[in-house]
Amino acid sequence: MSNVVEAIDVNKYFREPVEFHVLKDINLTIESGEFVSIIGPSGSGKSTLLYVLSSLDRDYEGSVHIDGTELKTLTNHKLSTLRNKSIGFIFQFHYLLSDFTALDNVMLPGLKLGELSHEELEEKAMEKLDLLGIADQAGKKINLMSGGQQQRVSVARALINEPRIIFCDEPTGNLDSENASIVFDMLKKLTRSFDQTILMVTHDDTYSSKTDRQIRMLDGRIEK
Ligand SMILES: Nc1ncnc2c1ncn2[C@@H]1O[C@H](COP(=O)(O)OP(=O)(O)OP(=O)(O)O)[C@@H](O)[C@H]1O
Repeated sequence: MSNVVEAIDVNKYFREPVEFHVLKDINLTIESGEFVSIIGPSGSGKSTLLYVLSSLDRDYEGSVHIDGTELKTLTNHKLSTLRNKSIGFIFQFHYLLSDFTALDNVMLPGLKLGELSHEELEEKAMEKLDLLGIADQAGKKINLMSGGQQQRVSVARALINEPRIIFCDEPTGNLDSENASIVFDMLKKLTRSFDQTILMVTHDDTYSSKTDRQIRMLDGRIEK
């Protein structure tokens, strides 16, 4: 197995309103194909850690590598290529374009990467929607879909460029229990059947206990 993510001696401070040491001496590695959850009390630094590990926040001390590349060494252009190519994101509030169809939303990160023709991309997007069990909804606008369907579209969107890793912040947080378990089971299936690497912040023990490994945060540190 190879490391997909590695953090070495990461510390982070918020300067406003008063200086606050939010991440303390973080060292971790995530290996290929692992499904890892980040858990811990509210305010312990889970989302901040996810943002740092996923390249969305590069204001930290120490180093973070994705697939062997140190994030702080990248120009903004190279960083955005790395994000489009190697990283998928799934958030509690999905940030889909509500006036566009499911298919358009799934294709969008592929269009940004620009490696495939429109037809190839459409075929691939249909494949991902099919994998998520919503191929029959491809032509429907997001604002006409249920919350569970919308979150499945956002999983398909995260998969379109076949990223090395998917970062999820409370992916089931906004769903009723039935849809939450459908979305979670799909994430798990991705790691099992397709060797997808996933790092997920969650409040919910029902789900964190079913991941391969739990990283427990307490007061900005990883609990040993
Ligand atoms: N932009 C910011 N500026 C200052 N402090 C912040 C900022 N963002 C977060 N914090 C503080 O940093 C700490 C960690 O926040 P973070 O959102 O990472 O916690 P969390 O464990 O994800 O919490 P929750 O489970 O409630 O989402 C909290 O005390 C929060 O108030």
